[in-house]
Amino acid sequence: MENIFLILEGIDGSGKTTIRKYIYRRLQEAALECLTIGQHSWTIPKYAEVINNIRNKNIIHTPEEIAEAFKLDKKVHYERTVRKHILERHVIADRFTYSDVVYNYVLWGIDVLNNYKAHIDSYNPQPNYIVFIDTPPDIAFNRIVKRKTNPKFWENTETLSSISQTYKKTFFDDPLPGLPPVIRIDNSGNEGWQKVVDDLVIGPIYNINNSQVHLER
Ligand SMILES: Nc1ncnc2c1ncn2[C@@H]1O[C@H](COP(=O)(O)OP(=O)(O)O)[C@@H](O)[C@H]1O
Ligand SMILES: Cc1cn([C@H]2C[C@H](O)[C@@H](COP(=O)(O)OP(=O)(O)O)O2)c(=O)[nH]c1=O
Repeated sequence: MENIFLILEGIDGSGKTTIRKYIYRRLQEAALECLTIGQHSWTIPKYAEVINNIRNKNIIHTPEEIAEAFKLDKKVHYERTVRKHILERHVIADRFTYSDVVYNYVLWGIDVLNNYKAHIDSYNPQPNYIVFIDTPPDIAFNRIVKRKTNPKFWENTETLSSISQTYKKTFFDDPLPGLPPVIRIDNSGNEGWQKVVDDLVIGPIYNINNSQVHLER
């Protein structure tokens, strides 16, 4: 059996953490081994410094330096963790290089396709599935402000809208080359998302595992 490396993508506040934890719980209920990755590491001082500066709105780096720091930080982090676990268990993670190319285009004007092509081949392993959580920017923003008092500087409806549009372009309208299948989850409503995740994500993973487990809710 091949384990799945699944990535959750979507704008800030779209529901990645909530849905990732739900997927983890459902896999555990079926006794399927799974690692979830929610936070990126920022353990390499050179990249951590740039990332912290940007998150603190201390923009003292060039767009190229910023893109490089986010990209390499993720690459090192994933190579360490995913490679170690993927032979033993499914890996479900928040964000991959798709976030980087989308955010670096919207925030710093770096061309999506060139940025993606420049490094995508160097990722090992590569995801088997992307789950794109589609939440309207105004709803995501309202959920963010309910959750915390200090939104990040790009967490406003206008910027989240551009990020959302860029995601849709790169996943659906003009898809990046070599993408794995992208499963879209509509997370605009407060109710009913669990059933959608069961149908579109959990069911196929159960099937791949050829298990006799039934989807019980
Ligand atoms: N379908 C939903 N209905 C209502 N609130 C939600 C829904 N999905 C997520 N939330 C809430 O919205 C906030 C942001 O969700 P989160 O999962 O942290 O998003 P992300 O990880 O994408 O930033 C959290 O407070 C979460 O509880
Ligand atoms: C701010 C910023 C984020 N990113 C990437 C890093 C993350 O993968 C993603 C969103 O950043 P962030 O919201 O900080 O991550 P999280 O939602 O996990 O807290 O965009 C860039 O590539 N460049 C940037 O300048």
